[in-house]
Amino acid sequence: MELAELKEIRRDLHRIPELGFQEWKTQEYLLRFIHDIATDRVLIQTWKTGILVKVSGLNPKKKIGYRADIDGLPIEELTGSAFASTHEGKMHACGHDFHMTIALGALKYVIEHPIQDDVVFVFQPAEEGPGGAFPMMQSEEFQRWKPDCIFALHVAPEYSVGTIASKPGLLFANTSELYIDFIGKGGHAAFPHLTKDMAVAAGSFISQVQHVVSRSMDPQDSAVVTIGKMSSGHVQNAIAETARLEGTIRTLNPEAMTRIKQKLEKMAQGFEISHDCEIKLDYGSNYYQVYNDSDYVQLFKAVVEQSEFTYLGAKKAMTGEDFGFMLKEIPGFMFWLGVDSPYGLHNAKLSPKEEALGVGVKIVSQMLKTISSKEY
Ligand SMILES: CC(=O)N[C@@H](CCC[C@H](N)C(=O)O)C(=O)O
Repeated sequence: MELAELKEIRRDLHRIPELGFQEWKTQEYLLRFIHDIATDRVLIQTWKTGILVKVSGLNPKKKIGYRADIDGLPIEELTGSAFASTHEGKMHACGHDFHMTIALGALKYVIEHPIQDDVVFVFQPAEEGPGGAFPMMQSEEFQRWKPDCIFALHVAPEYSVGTIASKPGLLFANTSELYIDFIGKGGHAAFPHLTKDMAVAAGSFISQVQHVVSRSMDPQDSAVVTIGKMSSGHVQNAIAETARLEGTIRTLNPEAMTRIKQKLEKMAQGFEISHDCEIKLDYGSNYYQVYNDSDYVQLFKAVVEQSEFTYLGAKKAMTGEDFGFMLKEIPGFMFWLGVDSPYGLHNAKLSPKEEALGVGVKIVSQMLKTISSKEY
């Protein structure tokens, strides 16, 4: 597919970001495109807001999976671009508009240039939350066409266009969302002794949380606890009755995740006593680490090195991806695709370079052909 067409698709999708399991317009757009290019070798199933597309191979011995996530984030876009989000407070700030466009480009390639094996394209909802990969994998629709191997990409703002990076083994962290509700007693700003001020309790909790990683974790065993959102109170001259902290926990192994949660629970018990309040902890959705199969990464590295693009060994990152659940059951890998943006993932000004769309389509198509030519 020409770059101009890829750009047009990406811009259309960029305009209509939707949150997890609400991606109805996105699904409609994808389905329209897929039906337009489908031949009699193409079968389509939907699952909630997601889509599965199977392209039959010429002499199939296996099913190769390729996954793209389709949801946006609750972030108000600040790029000022001509094709900025038309959905207030929502943005494709994690590059899923790129992920979908590249998957469509590779799908078109495979339809026009048939390969030996079947290819299953998985357009998966709700990666940013609450997590679509796990329930999608349990679905009848996914099980019917369950791939024998699977891969996916993620855009990387810090790499230049044409740079592709991955690594065998652990690529992304274990994650858990974190929601902490503080329930105290509100009142007049002038009479703090008659209240239980939850803005103060939550503020102090944020400071204490910083010590959980630095003092409870083995320094060689990294972890992150980030509070990304805090809310409390209604007006400047009233003491807040409640407060809510929203964040995320990241660890490089599942055991460390359990340890951090235990520590947070103990801290919360202490705060309940010292601030005379009630605290409710909720871990929302949890994702399993992304662990790459080394044989597939080796094969992929060779594919990139034979192309005009550059392969880099990636470092593991504290980002999370529910694609980890797919890799837990199905051998495969994930890689970073350089998109060269001065603003990073989840930034309201993220501006990936669209030339990377062509790079993505070429390398994904080439990898599909290469896996198909191999025994495993
Ligand atoms: C690649 C990426 O940015 N993924 C997200 C996944 C979010 C998981 C969940 N909502 C959480 O915050 O724990 C990330 O933030 O890493």
